[in-house]
Amino acid sequence: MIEKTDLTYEKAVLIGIVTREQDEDKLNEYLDELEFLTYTAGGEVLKRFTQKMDKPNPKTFIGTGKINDVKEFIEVNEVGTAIFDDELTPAQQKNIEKILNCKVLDRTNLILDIFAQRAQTSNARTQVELAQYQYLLPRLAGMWTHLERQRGGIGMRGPGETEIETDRRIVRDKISLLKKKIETIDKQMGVQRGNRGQLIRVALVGYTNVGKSTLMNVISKSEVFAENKLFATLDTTVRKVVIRNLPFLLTDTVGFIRKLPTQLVESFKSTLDEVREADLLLHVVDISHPNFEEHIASVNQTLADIKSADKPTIMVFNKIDAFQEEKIDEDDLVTEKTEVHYSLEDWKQTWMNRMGDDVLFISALNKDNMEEFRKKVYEKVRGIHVTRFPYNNFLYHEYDEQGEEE
Ligand SMILES: Nc1nc2c(ncn2[C@@H]2O[C@H](COP(=O)(O)OP(=O)(O)OP(=O)(O)O)[C@@H](O)[C@H]2O)c(=O)[nH]1
Ligand SMILES: [Mg+2]
Repeated sequence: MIEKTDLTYEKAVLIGIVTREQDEDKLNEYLDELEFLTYTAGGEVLKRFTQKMDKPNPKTFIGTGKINDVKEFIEVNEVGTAIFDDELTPAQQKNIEKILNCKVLDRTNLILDIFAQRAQTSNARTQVELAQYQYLLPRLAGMWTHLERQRGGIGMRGPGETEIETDRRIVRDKISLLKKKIETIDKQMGVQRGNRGQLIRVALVGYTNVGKSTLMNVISKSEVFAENKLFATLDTTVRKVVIRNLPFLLTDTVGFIRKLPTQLVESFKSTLDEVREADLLLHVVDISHPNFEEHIASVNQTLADIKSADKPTIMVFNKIDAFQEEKIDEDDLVTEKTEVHYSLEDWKQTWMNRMGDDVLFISALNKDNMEEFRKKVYEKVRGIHVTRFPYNNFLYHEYDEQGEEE
């Protein structure tokens, strides 16, 4: 069983390093995200430890002095989990565990754990399980002992104890079994997609927690699970949507994140196939998030990874209700105007302007600008539809302005 419900929050500390590529501000943003991930997984962050380093220590990731500080804090405060922002090598993980004498997780671990917690259907479960085993395989040697694993909690919702204490071969067998199972699922899903017939497919993509499911609910009047935690959606939901006389399929997908574990991208193939086979992408962005530009870049990277980067795309900037620029006092002559001071109007004049027509600013929550949204999506889908099916009579009877379906 890969799922477990936690009612109490587990105490955790976060650890990250400042390097040449990653200054202090960046690190703080990453740790904010890591804290959100921790919270989503059922943890509470008591403290963050950071250190400036040229490169990570190959044995303990951070320096020896620093790791002893962490150790002391952990002992005094009875912290059960230390979480690193970067992927640890199996050796580092083993060494650190020995020193800290607590659970040691990295970002990948945490994401896998959240996925395990949230996987609802047998399809999603199989995909997560495969990713977990793949992550586990090179790390088997340094694994927690049987007893420690039984303590459970974050990072432990993986394959059960029995497999851990046996050898790699069993894990390998398990991996090939799961791969076969997923192959079958992929085939089934492929057939299902094929059966959906001649409808244009539109997929909502974007960073996690940007409001994809909320938007899906608004457009399709369906009830898709949306909440303020990361990775609320793991399974793909497909709905038939009609705008005016035009029916099309709308897919809600799993959110992307910086450093999405490669194991997950691979094993979520059938979920991501929905994106791969889409005719149009609605790339949803949380414009109220200070890092939204970086989110866009990381989504684009994942799209490129699954060879979907050059699909027709509408950029949908969501949460305009929550957008708030930083103000510069009128008598402040020192502060220079930077991106954090851009108003929504300023932003619209930046690279967003150069994206031409395919940009929208909405609030899915308050249903602001939804008319414009429907109009643009309609035009775009219709454009694709007409070139794809020049002779078809698929278009629905057009309802009048007061019509229900409008
Ligand atoms: N202020 C504001 N909040 C929003 C808006 N749209 C969505 N939200 C909130 O953002 C949070 C995440 O929304 P979801 O719809 O679950 O986001 P998602 O992109 O589907 O997230 P994942 O499935 O986790 O990738 C929820 O708390 C929503 O209520 C918006 O327009 N404005
Ligand atoms: Mg969602």
